[in-house]
Amino acid sequence: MNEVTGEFDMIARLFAPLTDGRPGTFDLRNDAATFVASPGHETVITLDTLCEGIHFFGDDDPAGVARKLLRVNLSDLAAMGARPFGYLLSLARGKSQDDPWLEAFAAGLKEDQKLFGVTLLGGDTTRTEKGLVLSLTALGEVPMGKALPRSGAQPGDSVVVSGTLGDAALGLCILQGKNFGLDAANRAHLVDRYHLPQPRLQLGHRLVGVAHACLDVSDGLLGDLEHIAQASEVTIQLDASALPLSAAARSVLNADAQLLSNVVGGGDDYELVFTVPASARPELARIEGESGIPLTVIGDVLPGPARVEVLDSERQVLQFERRGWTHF
Ligand SMILES: Nc1ncnc2c1ncn2[C@@H]1O[C@H](COP(=O)(O)OP(=O)(O)OP(=O)(O)O)[C@@H](O)[C@H]1O
Ligand SMILES: Cc1ncc(C[n+]2csc(CCOP(=O)(O)O)c2C)c(N)n1
Ligand SMILES: [Mg+2]
Ligand SMILES: [Mg+2]
Ligand SMILES: [Mg+2]
Repeated sequence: MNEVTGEFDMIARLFAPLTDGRPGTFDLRNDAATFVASPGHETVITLDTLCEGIHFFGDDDPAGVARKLLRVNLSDLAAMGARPFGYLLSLARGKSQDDPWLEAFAAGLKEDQKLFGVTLLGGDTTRTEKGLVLSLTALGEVPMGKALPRSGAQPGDSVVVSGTLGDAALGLCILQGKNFGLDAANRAHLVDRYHLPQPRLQLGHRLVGVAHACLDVSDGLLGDLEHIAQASEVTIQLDASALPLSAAARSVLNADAQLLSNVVGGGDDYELVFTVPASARPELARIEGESGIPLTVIGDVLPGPARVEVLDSERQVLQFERRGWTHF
């Protein structure tokens, strides 16, 4: 590809092809885009921002940064039970992103939009005096009135989580210089989980009408579950020994049990955590079979003050230095 020669050339050559010719995007030549919602559905909309040095490293693979940006937003749509169809991109170019960087970034978006069935609808381009700042607004649809809330958890529900927890946070530790005595394959597994979240879209969609409450774990399991506990006005009790771990994470924790705080509070998991009534357990087994993603019961919803506690095998409440990520 010839060199990008400025902002509008970049939009025309790198981003306009990502609209896939979708009607209403006007090849990114208008001031805004239009779309028409499907009958019987409502539009679900979410935005997350990634900042260089805060959410990713400046020397990370640009295609990987693009894919993570899209995926963390798709994960929020998954948490609502929505099916994605498009997204808007805001790119504030930093000091160190050159034109090949931008081309690789666009290639990353292209790869993942095909994978997830979404197209670019529009966006905005600017620059910063320091690091790169990327925002993405993802749009999806859910049957009218059926979006999964944080507020529906009921006493008697089980708390369930998809996949495994703590991998990405341990992967970040590895990128920051820790070795954990792991072999290269296990280190690569954890680092990959940090770089490339797997938004649980099919699972989220299947949970519509099944889960009482749902969210995706971005900041850390305990901090995020506190949102469900508060919105639903319930106590959530987790069983530490039930938390699902990858083989790599289990090996790290076997060597240093203190690192459990990365599992319950490290964040970047992008797994779904949700509550279901006992009557939904057979349906849950079917969903697990269909999706191929492990679903693990990790605790219970109880009547009581809005709080989340983790119990050890003697039913003692464990204290953790990290419960979740906050920016300030
Ligand atoms: N600056 C803001 N302006 C308006 N609404 C906001 C702002 N920041 C967050 N929100 C809203 O607050 C709610 C919680 O946002 P939050 O970003 O914590 O959730 P999340 O995106 O699921 O988590 P994470 O950002 O860690 O992935 C969402 O409904 C979000 O739209
Ligand atoms: C370089 C680097 N340092 C630290 C972290 C950890 N981290 C940053 S923000 C966040 C929560 C989700 O973000 P938000 O709440 O803004 O959506 C987490 C777990 C990282 N990902 N990369
Ligand atoms: Mg957010
Ligand atoms: Mg979320
Ligand atoms: Mg957050």
